[in-house]
Amino acid sequence: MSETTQDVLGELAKVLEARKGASPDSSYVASLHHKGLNKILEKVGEECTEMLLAAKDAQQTGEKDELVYETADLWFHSLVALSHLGLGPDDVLQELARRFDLSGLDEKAARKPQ
Ligand SMILES: N=c1c2ncn([C@@H]3O[C@H](COP(=O)(O)OP(=O)(O)OP(=O)(O)O)[C@@H](O)[C@H]3O)c2ncn1[C@@H]1O[C@H](COP(=O)(O)O)[C@@H](O)[C@H]1O
Repeated sequence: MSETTQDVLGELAKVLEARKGASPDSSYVASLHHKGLNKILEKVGEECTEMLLAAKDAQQTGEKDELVYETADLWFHSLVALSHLGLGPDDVLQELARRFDLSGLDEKAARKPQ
C-alpha cells in the first residue's frame, strides 16, 4: 500500500469522526449519522449495486473511470457505516494484514464445519 493510500484513509477517518458532532444541515456525513444506521446501510447497498453495474460496464467497454468513481462511493459509505459503529479503516487494514501469507483456500479448509 502506498503512503498516499494510508494518508487518504487516515484523513477521511478523522473527518468522519469529527462529523459525528456536526449539524446535519451543514454536513452530508452528519446527516447520515443523524438518520441512523438503517439509512447508512441503505446507501452502502445502493452504492454496492452501482459499483457492480460499473464493473460489468467496464468489462464490456474497457472504460474504467465510472468503476473507480462508484468504488469510491462504496468505500466512502462503508467507512461511514464503520464510523457509526465506532470502527475505522485501521480495524479493516489490520484484519487484512493479519491475513497476509494465509491462503484463502487454506483458510477456508481450516474453517469448522457449520
Ligand atoms: N468522500 C466523500 C463522498 N463521496 C460521496 N459523497 C456523497 O455521497 C452522496 C451519495 O451520492 P448519491 O448519488 O447517492 O446522492 P443522493 O442521491 O443525493 O443521496 P440520497 O439523497 O439518496 O442520500 C452524495 O451527496 C455525494 O456527494 C461524499 N460526501 C463526502 N465525502 C467526504 O466526506 C467529507 C465530509 O463531507 P460532509 O460531511 O458533507 O462535510 C468530505 O470533505 C469528503 O472528504
